[in-house]
Formats: sequence, structure tokens, C-alpha cells
Amino acid sequence: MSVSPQEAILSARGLTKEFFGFTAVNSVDLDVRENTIHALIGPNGAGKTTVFNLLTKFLTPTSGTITFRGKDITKVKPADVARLGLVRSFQISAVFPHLTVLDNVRVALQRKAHLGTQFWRSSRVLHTLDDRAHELIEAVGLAEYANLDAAELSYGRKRALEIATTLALDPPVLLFDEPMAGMGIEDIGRISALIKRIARDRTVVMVEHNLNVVADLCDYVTVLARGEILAEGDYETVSSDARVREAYMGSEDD
Ligand SMILES: Nc1ncnc2c1ncn2[C@@H]1O[C@H](COP(=O)(O)OP(=O)(O)OP(=O)(O)O)[C@@H](O)[C@H]1O
Repeated sequence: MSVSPQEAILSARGLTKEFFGFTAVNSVDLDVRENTIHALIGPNGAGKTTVFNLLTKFLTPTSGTITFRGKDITKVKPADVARLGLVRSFQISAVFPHLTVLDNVRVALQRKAHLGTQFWRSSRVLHTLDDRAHELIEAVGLAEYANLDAAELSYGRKRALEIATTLALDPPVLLFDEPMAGMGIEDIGRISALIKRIARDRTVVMVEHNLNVVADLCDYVTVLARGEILAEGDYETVSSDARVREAYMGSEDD
């Protein structure tokens, strides 16, 4: 299954990043289709995080282009990309530890109000801030913790709170860098279910090491190795590819 550029909400062409002469990402072409969960996988040092940082504009490519909804965003700043609706999650510091879960989500909703009106979806405009905050907290399974300080939450629930604060921005495209890192099985199950739910009407791009999670969640997988695309397709296709198996051999962390 290949993705035609017309169907793609987010695309890269010839994406290349060199660090002091070392090519970490080499001429990567990527098409992320709308309303799918798209994984970037690959052995250690494959270039996944670099691609992620390029797509979210935290790094500037040495060459190549990135388009979002047909608009060239290669030179657009991260904050402006977020305003367009391409938002990365999991910056733990974005959660205020000494505010309650509810107040953290309220702050995020207020932040969104400052970002301008284009994020608002018409059906949601009618909600008051508090109604919307409770709705988001419920959606990420934190209703019974609404009045607890964020600092008191378990690691997995803190991440669920981060998802809630990211969802408060209502972005059509969400990017996660290793959302399950450091989590136990129970949290992985909860966050997987949550990502599945939020991806019903959004696009999700995630770097993920846990291949069980990728198999369970992702519609499409891009495998990187040594900065280049090694294979693409659904999980079944890429996991049975001999080149992919070979690339993972000797990389025991993966
Ligand atoms: N800022 C940097 N300066 C120099 N080299 C870098 C920099 N960032 C990444 N690299 C190198 O680029 C290559 C790709 O790194 P990257 O972190 O993107 O890989 P990854 O697939 O995310 O790996 P991992 O699974 O280990 O997180 C690695 O060889 C890394 O050492």
C-alpha cells in the first residue's frame, strides 16, 4: 500500500539532515495520510528522532521540503506550525506539577484561546471552558483525579494529562515521540487505547520502540535504518521484510 501525495496531510520530500558532515537523515520521502496512525520505527540511531524533530520544525533540514495540507512549511517556525494544527506532545515540562489536573487542562484551554480562533471546531465553540476541561479529563480517563495535583499522578497518568493538555489545542495532527517510554504494561494499555480513540478523527505520527504497540495501533509503518527508508507498509508487510529483520538484528534494545 503506497500513499499518494494527494492523500497525504503531511509530506516530506528529499528530507536530509547533516550534523557536522554526518548524514543522520538522507533523502527521506514520507507521506502521512489523514486520520491514520503512522509509526516511525527502526533500530537505534536510525534517524527516527531526527525525522520527528524535522517534521515538527525543531530542527532545520539541510535540504528537502515539508508540506502540511499542501502548504510548504519547510521554513515555518515551530510555534507557527503548531498554530496551523501540527502539534507535538510529550513535553513533560508542559504539565505544571503543583496545579491540579483540572487547572492544568484549564490553562491549556486558555492558551488555545490565545492562539487564535482557527483551532476551534464549530461544535465545540458552545462549550464553556470548564465543561470542555471536564470532557477532556474524562476522555483521557482522569476524571477521578481531576482535583489531584499533577505531581501526585503516576507516570502513565501524567502522560495521559499531557495528552489532555495537547488535545485542548484540538490539533488535527498530533506527533508523539515514544509515547510509551518508561511505562508499565497497564499504562501502555491505557495510553494505547487513548491514542486509538483520539486518532478516530485526527492524524497521529509516532516514533515508537515497542513493536507490540506498533502492531496493535498503527495503520502504516515507515522503517528507517541508517537515515534512510528501508521499508514501508502495514505492520505485517514490514515485519516480514527480510531487510527489516536484518536491520533489527544486533539491536537488542529494539
Ligand atoms: N545533534 C546531533 N549532533 C550530532 N549527531 C546527531 C545529533 N542528533 C542525532 N545525531 C546522530 O544522528 C543519528 C540518528 O540519531 P536519531 O536520534 O535521530 O536516531 P533514532 O533512530 O531516534 O535513535 P534512538 O532509537 O536511539 O533514539 C545518530 O547516529 C545520532 O548519533
